[in-house]
Amino acid sequence: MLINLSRHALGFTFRKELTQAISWVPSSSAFSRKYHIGGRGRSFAKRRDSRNAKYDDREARGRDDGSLLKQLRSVEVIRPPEEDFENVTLELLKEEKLIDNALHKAVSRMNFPSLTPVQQKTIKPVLQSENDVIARAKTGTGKTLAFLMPIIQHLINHRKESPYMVKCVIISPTRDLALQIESEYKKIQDKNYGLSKFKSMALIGGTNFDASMRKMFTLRPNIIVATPGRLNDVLSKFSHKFFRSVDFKVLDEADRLLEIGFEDEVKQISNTLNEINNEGPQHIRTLFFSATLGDNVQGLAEGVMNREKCLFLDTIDKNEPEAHEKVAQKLVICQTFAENVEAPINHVKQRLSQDDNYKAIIFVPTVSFTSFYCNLLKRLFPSFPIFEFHGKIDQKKRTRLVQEFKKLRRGLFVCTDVGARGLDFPGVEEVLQVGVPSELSNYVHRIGRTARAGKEGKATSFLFKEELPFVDLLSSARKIFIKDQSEYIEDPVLSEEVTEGMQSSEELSNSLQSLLSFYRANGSSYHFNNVRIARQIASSYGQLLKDSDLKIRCTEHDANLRFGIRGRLAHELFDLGTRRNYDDFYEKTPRNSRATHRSSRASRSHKFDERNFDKRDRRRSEDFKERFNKIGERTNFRVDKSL
Ligand SMILES: Nc1ncnc2c1ncn2[C@@H]1O[C@H](COP(=O)(O)OP(=O)(O)OP(=O)(O)O)[C@@H](O)[C@H]1O
Repeated sequence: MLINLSRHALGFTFRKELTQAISWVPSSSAFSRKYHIGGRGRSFAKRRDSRNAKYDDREARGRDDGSLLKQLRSVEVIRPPEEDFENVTLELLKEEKLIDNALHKAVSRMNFPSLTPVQQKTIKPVLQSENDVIARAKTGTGKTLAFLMPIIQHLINHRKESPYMVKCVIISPTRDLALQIESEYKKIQDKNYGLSKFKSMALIGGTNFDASMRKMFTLRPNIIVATPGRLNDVLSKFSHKFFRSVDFKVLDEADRLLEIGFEDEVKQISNTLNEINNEGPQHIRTLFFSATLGDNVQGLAEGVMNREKCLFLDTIDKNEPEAHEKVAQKLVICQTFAENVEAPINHVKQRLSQDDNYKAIIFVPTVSFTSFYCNLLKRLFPSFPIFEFHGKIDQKKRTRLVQEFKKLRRGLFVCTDVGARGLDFPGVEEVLQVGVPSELSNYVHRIGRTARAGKEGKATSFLFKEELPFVDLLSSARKIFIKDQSEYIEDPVLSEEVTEGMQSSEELSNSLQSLLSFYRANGSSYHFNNVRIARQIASSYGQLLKDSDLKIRCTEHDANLRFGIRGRLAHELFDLGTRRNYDDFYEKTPRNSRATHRSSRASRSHKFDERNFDKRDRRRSEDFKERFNKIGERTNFRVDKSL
């Protein structure tokens, strides 16, 4: 107490001396609590460590943006030998007093026949050791429960300490997965009233920030499940209010979160949580979970780990592929990209002719292609439930679509790689893939949407011949060998149906242009020949519309910069318009699409936000809106409702 008073009353110099004078104080929290050193359960010695560490951190960042830190802090990764693992059951965990009665009851009521290998391997070490943990297990094997159980037990063990603060942060790469993890937690919580006091909340992009924060203030959750961007936003404003007592952070789909694109945000989250932690900067334990964790994960993870030791708990043998063995994989090779569009439709048609109780997911490369393909499928199979799912759909609708498809027994879910990781749709019989995924590891995650929780499943990939280097890469880099391969035999009747099913050539053209950009960005990582791929996709426009003279219309600028195609080849593949004749170019397009194009241009240029207007301007803005709508009616524009 004396020390505390002195610290507040005296100046910096003395504080420094005081710190040195009591440097012999052991930093164990038991000691600190007994002798009242430090406030709110935080030992003074730890605070000193924290200050020093912060200084080191800032210095290191100033010099080398964190990479020096990486070199200084090397983590020892321990792979416990196989014989160390025993058969772990819920009963055993309870008998050994590792889990509480409340948690035991809740999980038993979920009626799982036993714990899965990843649950058996990870729950005990997370509860018993103080190290960070990296866990690798195949898709659909219950990794979510494997990290939720020890976290819930931790909340039970520490229920009296900071009961209104966040104690665990779970980070997910996609919003839908974050919502699913939170709902998995609630399912466990609902099984036992004793767990209801540990509140949880999802913080994800695409939702109202202020509403989320109001909920945070009333709910005071102990568990946060979040996407990196939104979590950083919340931390930048309210870190001290809620996040000073975090004990655990979990990175689900860790390999994705540590890749370029997320890496910086995750590091920022980690640094902020460390800096403000009541117990010091090294306090937070980190758990990494994924089905695809290469040897490089250790290097990547070091930047966000705090502990010196890390347990690598692996349920996949070193020589075994990461893809789930219960997924029967097939490859259908098409001669052209146009065939590649038709082949999966043929496959669905044949499957539905046997029995229409069919639930499948179709992965496609881009957002625009998802819309095109989904519309085409809807026209060809009008009475079958077909869902379009990608990142450009607003979050409310996305959440509704996921919930609906989870409940359905039959239907097609057409999506981009935003649905590749983590989503758990019960009863998916088959995964179809049109083209390659955005990254190699996503192949494993895509096919992992079937054969979940011990069930069997099928996965069929449809590739055109220029994409075959992808298959070689799968076998050399991931040890995945697709033995069942066949060639697609074109069905002229279906081909006609597909052409008739297309609503507009503009929709097809836009989706093919998005594919040209996609392959340009990703093709080299799969060793594709970009020119051949571009030629295939561009020529599929005429092939699908059954007029080989037709070419995709685009500006020379787009051909050069978006698709990387120049000169003679650009003239050969596209119907080129230059910037100068851009308006003229649009004059040629059909009336409806011209109106849509102009309306979107109009709404972009005239769009204004009412929140920027004060009361005096409001009347003028009302007049403007009225006039604008009148123009819209006259010229058949689609007027933006937000005006
Ligand atoms: N012990 C268990 N026995 C049977 N099923 C289980 C068990 N634990 C979890 N499950 C179920 O298995 C399914 C898949 O679980 P989960 O989504 O956690 O898998 P995952 O390993 O995280 O998959 P992914 O790698 O795709 O993210 C869920 O429906 C879950 O309820």
